[in-house]
Amino acid sequence: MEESRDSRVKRFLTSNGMVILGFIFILCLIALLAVGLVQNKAQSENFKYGIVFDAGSSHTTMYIYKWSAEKVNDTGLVYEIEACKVKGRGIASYRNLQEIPVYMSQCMGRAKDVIPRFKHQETPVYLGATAGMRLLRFDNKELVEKILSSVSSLFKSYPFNFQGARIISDAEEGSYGWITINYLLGRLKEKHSPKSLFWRKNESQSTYGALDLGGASTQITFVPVNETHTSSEMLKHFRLYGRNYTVFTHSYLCFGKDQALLWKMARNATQLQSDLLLEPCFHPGYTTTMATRKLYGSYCSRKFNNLDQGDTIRIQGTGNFLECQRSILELFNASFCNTYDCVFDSVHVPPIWGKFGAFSAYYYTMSFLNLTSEDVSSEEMVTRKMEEFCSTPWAVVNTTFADVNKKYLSEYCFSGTYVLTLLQKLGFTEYWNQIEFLNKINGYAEAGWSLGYMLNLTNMIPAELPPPKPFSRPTYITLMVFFSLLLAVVFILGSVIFQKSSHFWK
Ligand SMILES: Nc1nc2c(ncn2[C@@H]2O[C@H](COP(=O)(O)OP(=O)(O)OP(=O)(O)O)[C@@H](O)[C@H]2O)c(=O)[nH]1
Ligand SMILES: [Ca+2]
Repeated sequence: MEESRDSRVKRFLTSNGMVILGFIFILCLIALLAVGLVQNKAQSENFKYGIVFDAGSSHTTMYIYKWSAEKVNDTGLVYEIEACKVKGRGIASYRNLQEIPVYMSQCMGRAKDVIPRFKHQETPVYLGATAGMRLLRFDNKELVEKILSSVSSLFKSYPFNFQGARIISDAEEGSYGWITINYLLGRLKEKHSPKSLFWRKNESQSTYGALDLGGASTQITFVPVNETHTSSEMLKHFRLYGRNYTVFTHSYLCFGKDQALLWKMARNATQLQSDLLLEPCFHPGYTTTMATRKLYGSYCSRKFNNLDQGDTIRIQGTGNFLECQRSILELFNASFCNTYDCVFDSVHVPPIWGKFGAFSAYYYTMSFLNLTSEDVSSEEMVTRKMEEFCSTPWAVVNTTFADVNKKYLSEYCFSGTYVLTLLQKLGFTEYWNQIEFLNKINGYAEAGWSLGYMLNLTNMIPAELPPPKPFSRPTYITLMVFFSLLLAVVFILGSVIFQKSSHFWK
């Protein structure tokens, strides 16, 4: 009788214990799942795409960007998955508008192949034109409108979500370039980027300045140390990820690499007694001809039009760095300029400080000349290299770099000397080692205004930081470990009780 009461109690305790343990086990499982789900909710990848046409003065490039819709607020998660060079020169040179589809369709076809068909309709397409179209606007506003509307009609015939074709302003070009590099370098947010692990709180100005050298204009944009001396027109204000930024930005029209060369040669050609122009910025032995229509055809070089000259001039290189630099320096002299826009010294650049990312022709030129390394820490080193390079005969340069595009190759002496002089004029003489020459940043995307433009138009960079995750990382890990341990304990306890009770029942 005693024994059976005892066994009833044991049986009661065992079965209830198992029920309680089972209950705790299920609770732990639910808690684990809940913590995991809440922390990592919506992890399934839903990709989005965006297309930007960078219609520059020298050529147009189509960039396709891809990002995960759920992770959009994390820094550096937008990838450039395609960069397609549109055939021909920049859109400002289009004269036969019927031919626009011939130029554009190849890259648009590429976009149709690269982006999944079911995403076409929601994918935005933007076209932003820069200095080439700004220059054309001075001469022929009607043609500018016609080019933009022809491009727009063509883009509307594609299955994408066309958002417009327009000339972007100087300030937009500089500011979006600044946003692009700081976004890709992880400088705008404190978290989620390996590069920003060492970001110190309140280090609000540790962004990179941006230096863009295009074919027709050049931009400088950075956060000045003390903006009180800077004209308020040159300052732009942003609020990105909960931080306020005030940047100085300016674009110098005609100071792009191609226009500066044309302008300089046109100026030198005014003193000619014959049709032969001796050009110190080309290698000795280099010869070419140029139509005077082209030489004086640009808004930037027109002022020097010499009506007595014939249809073409002959150009012969002399390869003299010092002479080349001297003739470049004259461009920075206000008296050679016909409008306020291109007076270099009319704009006071605040004192240079902090790191700068230099891209486009800054990068193309300096990477060819092997001058992008951190070891090249002073302008004297660049000067020495340029002296040697410019004086190298064209025949030698041509055979040494046989596979390099001939137009680019013939101009590297000018481009290198121009980059050096421009940076000196912008105030980098003492700060050469603060410049990093950048192309594709961290493997994500090319430096340039186009990514910043898309991030802005798709509202991908919020003014405020997104709400934090429900649990901090340590809390999340502690909770997961706690519930996993509890699960293990409950499981072990349950097994022991089960074994004991089955042994007891035997
Ligand atoms: N060496 C070299 N030069 C290049 C390359 N791509 C473009 N360039 C030249 O570099 C200069 C600047 O190019 P971009 O930055 O594309 O200029 P852009 O956007 O057409 O001109 P902007 O409208 O003034 O910005 C131009 O003179 C181009 O012809 C390249 O791959 N290598
Ligand atoms: Ca450009």
